[in-house]
Amino acid sequence: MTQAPAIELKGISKAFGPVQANKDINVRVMPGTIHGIIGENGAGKSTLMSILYGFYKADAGEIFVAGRKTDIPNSQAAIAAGIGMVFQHFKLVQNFTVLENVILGAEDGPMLRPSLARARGVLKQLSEDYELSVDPDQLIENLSVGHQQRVEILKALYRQADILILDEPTGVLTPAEADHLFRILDGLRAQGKTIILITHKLREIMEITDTVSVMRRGGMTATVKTAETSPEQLAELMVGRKVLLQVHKTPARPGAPVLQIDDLRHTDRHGVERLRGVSLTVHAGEVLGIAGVAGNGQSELLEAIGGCVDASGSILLNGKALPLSGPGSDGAARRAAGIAHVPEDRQTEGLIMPFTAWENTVFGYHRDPACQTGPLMNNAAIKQQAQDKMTRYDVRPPNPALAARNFSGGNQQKIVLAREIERDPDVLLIGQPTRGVDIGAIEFIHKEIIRLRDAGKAILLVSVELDEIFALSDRIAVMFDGKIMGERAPESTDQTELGLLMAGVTASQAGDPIAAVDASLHQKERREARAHD
Ligand SMILES: Nc1ncnc2c1ncn2[C@@H]1O[C@H](COP(=O)(O)OP(=O)(O)OP(=O)(O)O)[C@@H](O)[C@H]1O
Repeated sequence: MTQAPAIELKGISKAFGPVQANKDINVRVMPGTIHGIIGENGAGKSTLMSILYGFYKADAGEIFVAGRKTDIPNSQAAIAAGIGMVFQHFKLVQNFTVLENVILGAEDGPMLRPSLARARGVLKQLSEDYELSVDPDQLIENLSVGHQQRVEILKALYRQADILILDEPTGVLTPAEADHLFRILDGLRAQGKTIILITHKLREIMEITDTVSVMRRGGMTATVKTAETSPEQLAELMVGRKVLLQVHKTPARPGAPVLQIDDLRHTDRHGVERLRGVSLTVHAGEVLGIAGVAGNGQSELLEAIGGCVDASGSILLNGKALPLSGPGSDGAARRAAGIAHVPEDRQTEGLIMPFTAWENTVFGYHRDPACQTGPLMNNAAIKQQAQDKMTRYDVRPPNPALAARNFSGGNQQKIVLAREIERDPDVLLIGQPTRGVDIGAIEFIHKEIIRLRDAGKAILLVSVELDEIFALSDRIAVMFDGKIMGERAPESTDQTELGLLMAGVTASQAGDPIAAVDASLHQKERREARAHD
């Protein structure tokens, strides 16, 4: 007898007002497999998974779990059906321990000692079975992002999930953490668990999945065996046209220095020195890429230049010193001076989520004469410009009246990019430009960045994606622990060398790279711990 699918969705449809987010979706996910789901931004992936997890009610369609028709009106019903979900934004209580988080909501009564002791045993077993080691007594707030994600997986397994849904799980991970996650997923598959993986990264699809389903504009366009497809074919199925997976650009023709930074320092509110004397220069007509593992001062570098935090040292823009604290040092002054900033976190820094898309397209620039008519804002003109920008950036749906929070993640990112790039700035600071963005949009965003470069602008790019750094940068600087570890030309370095620099290892230490990586990381952790004390 053939095995029943772990999950089968039949005819699932869901509309949000005029937006048909899911259209007659049919898909089967076989047990003991890793099933990838890919699709453009706004294609309907998160909506479909939210229906499966009981967050949304489908307008039509049926869900079968292990061959049995199952109603999933809420997440308790999903858990009871053996479905667990690991969200992009974790749902953990920061000042609770790992153990408390794992049993929270799953405990039979109050969190009493016997139930804690039993849970501790189960947790230990799960940790051993699946390479999911985390200290059960550690507070969540003290854990790295990768470890917090393991707690989310443990939570689902503790609730006896047989089917695990992961929504873009590697977006927030370092490459080493992502490798570890894949080993965990491999182990879960080997034990017969079923995994549904939503991702924009075709490399991950090719590496780990058995089957992949492609969504497009609310519909399911294809389900194929991973071994029988290629990244190019998947890209085409997803976007409906051929996509250039590589950036085509001519060599840069750098001009005069536009942004000159010397000995830039910044200490955060916990007393940790996040920038420890950064010096660099960006010329007109070039992209300087900053590579590094997240959390090594790259965000603070962009924030200090963009006027979001105070700093010391010096920043020259076209030869003129900018104030680094006090009057004239804020973001508005920097924008007026010609520095545009695409912050790393679109939801907290890039957009005001309850505001409409059109309001967000001028956010920060709303006092410009171009946005005013007499003493008032020229709303009609702003709305028209917003409509044009949304069409040009292919924001879906192209509706300027929709609140920012009602766009999918990738489309939110396009709204921020449209606002900043279209200002035609002298300097563009751009952090993680394609996080959560689909490959069609990545192609477009990369082209726009190169277009700005070729128009003579100075671009400072921060990305944790080494592929992106290599694709766009004319020079690459590597940051570790608040300092620039070195600078390389893309054609004379490789991922291995950059990886060592990203871990704080200099050429002179490279004889024993593993020992050197450990030494560097420990030094950094000790320094941060001292500052917190
Ligand atoms: N609560 C909501 N209200 C209104 N529209 C919504 C809501 N949630 C999603 N949508 C719309 O439904 C469509 C599908 O969104 P969904 O988040 O499922 O896409 P996605 O494939 O997960 O995209 P991404 O890759 O960008 O995360 C989008 O057009 C989105 O704007």
